[in-house]
Amino acid sequence: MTDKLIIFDTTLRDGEQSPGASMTRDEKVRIARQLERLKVDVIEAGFAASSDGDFAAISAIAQVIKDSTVCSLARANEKDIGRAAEALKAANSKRIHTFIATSPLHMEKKLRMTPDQVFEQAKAAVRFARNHTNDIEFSPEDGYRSEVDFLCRVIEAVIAEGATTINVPDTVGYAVPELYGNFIKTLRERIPNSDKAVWSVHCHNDLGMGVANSLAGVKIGGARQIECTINGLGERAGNTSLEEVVMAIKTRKDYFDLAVGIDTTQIVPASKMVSQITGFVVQPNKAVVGANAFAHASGIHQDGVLKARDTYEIMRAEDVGWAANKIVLGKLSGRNAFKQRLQELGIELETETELNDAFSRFKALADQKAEIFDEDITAIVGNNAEEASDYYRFVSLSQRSETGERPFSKVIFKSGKEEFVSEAEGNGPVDATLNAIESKVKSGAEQLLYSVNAITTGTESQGEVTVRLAKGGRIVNGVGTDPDIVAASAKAYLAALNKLHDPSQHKLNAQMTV
Ligand SMILES: CC(=O)SCCNC(=O)CCNC(=O)[C@H](O)C(C)(C)COP(=O)(O)OP(=O)(O)OC[C@H]1O[C@@H](n2cnc3c(N)ncnc32)[C@H](O)[C@@H]1OP(=O)(O)O
Ligand SMILES: CC(C)C(=O)C(=O)O
Repeated sequence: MTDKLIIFDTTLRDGEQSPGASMTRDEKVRIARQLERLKVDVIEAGFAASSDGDFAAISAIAQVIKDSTVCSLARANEKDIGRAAEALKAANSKRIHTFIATSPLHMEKKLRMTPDQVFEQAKAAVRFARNHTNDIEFSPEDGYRSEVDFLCRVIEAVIAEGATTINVPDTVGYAVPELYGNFIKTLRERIPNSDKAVWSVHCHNDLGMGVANSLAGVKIGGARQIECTINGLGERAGNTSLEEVVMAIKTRKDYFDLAVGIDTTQIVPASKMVSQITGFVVQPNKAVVGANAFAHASGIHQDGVLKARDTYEIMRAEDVGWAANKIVLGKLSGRNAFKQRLQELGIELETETELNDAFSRFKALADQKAEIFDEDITAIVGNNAEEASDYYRFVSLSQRSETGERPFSKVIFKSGKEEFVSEAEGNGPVDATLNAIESKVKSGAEQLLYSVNAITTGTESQGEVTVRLAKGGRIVNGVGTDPDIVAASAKAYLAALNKLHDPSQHKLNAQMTV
């Protein structure tokens, strides 16, 4: 019988560890809902003990997700595990994922613990987690660089304590496929109670081999869970891409002979949502979800595809969610066509008011550009999802730039009922605009990144701007979209300021005069 491969998505935990990818609670809930539509088996929603914000996000996800198991990461101590259990209380199906490093380097230099202390703490953590759930995952962090004898001893003991999933991380992306696959195989063969747990792989991408290592862990090692993220997001160079492993398993079923429960038509919508929320643009040549993944530019390829698609395509674009537009949305479209497209894109608006607001924004955009693409709709919904609670809101801008003259910008934005008008010059129109906002807000934040991405093709496309700011040890992304990239920049800057905004500063800011 064909085995099932469990897909464990960690976009909301390891993915969020990408510098600059931090997400708000509501953004995490939106992504979790999309992961559920994608039918991932497990959603690692965060690390409950890491902050009150992450705790709140996990709790909110645990309340709304019904089909996938919801999981929280926890260090191997009672405080973290207790916090994870509390955040997961409302979940239909919950998992606690506890971890402790087992490599000589991490134990000695980072944890400053002896192997015996780590052994005892790992056992105690799993035993304690058992008070809260029977679904317990244990990860020996930096497992791949651990000594095999010690690792076998730890894993055997945690399985005896009740761990039901054993995840063997290649924490620093040091493995190569054949060696990693054989490593998992050796552990499974040597540990007497290994068949009492599901074996899992978690491979980082430092040498670009996350996907290859994960697949080797499955094929050679016999692992039956892959930990992965949408668009390969993750700490440093990222993690294993969900879209790549899933489509590899499906497309090469002849080789892997495994079943996955993923609804692959939700892959591209998930990729777009994660990219839009985090501001991490997907490279055009990225497998499966890149804009060029199914595009053919050269004559011989085009000729082949026109005669028979499988000459140059090993997957069907529709199967991974690239929509073939049947109804063209524009300024003459009505509410029903708009609603239908939202459904096709897997976007759920909870109230009639939200739908009406989104429809008004759609109509306003349609007045500015002839055709509205799916990416525009995702942006319309995403860009404004949290608008009502935003501290700063963009109103309008005017700017002047002429060759040989220093550009000037005048920006109007609101905070509560108060309206602010601010003017400044800059090196370019965008610089002038951000200077104008900053001269009023005086955030003092450091700008780490500014990027512009055309959401669709052509100069009439909407520009999507990402601004990354750092202040007081926090890094946040703001994303803004508009057919005018200067306006998109102002929106993105204000969105980032909203994320940085400290409620205790409300009074101070409200005292600003125009
Ligand atoms: C490989 C991975 O991806 S692991 C997950 C990484 N994710 C995160 O770190 C999430 C964000 N982190 C945080 O918010 C914070 O680091 C917290 C809340 C987890 C901890 O914050 P602090 O208590 O201030 O500790 P800090 O981060 O400075 O140091 C980590 C401490 O945890 C200890 N520790 C690290 N891993 C573990 C573990 N698995 N089990 C138990 N203790 C651990 C370290 O030895 C260190 O202890 P020390 O303070 O006695 O030296
Ligand atoms: C906590 C574990 C699973 C991890 O993220 C890693 O080791 O990379």
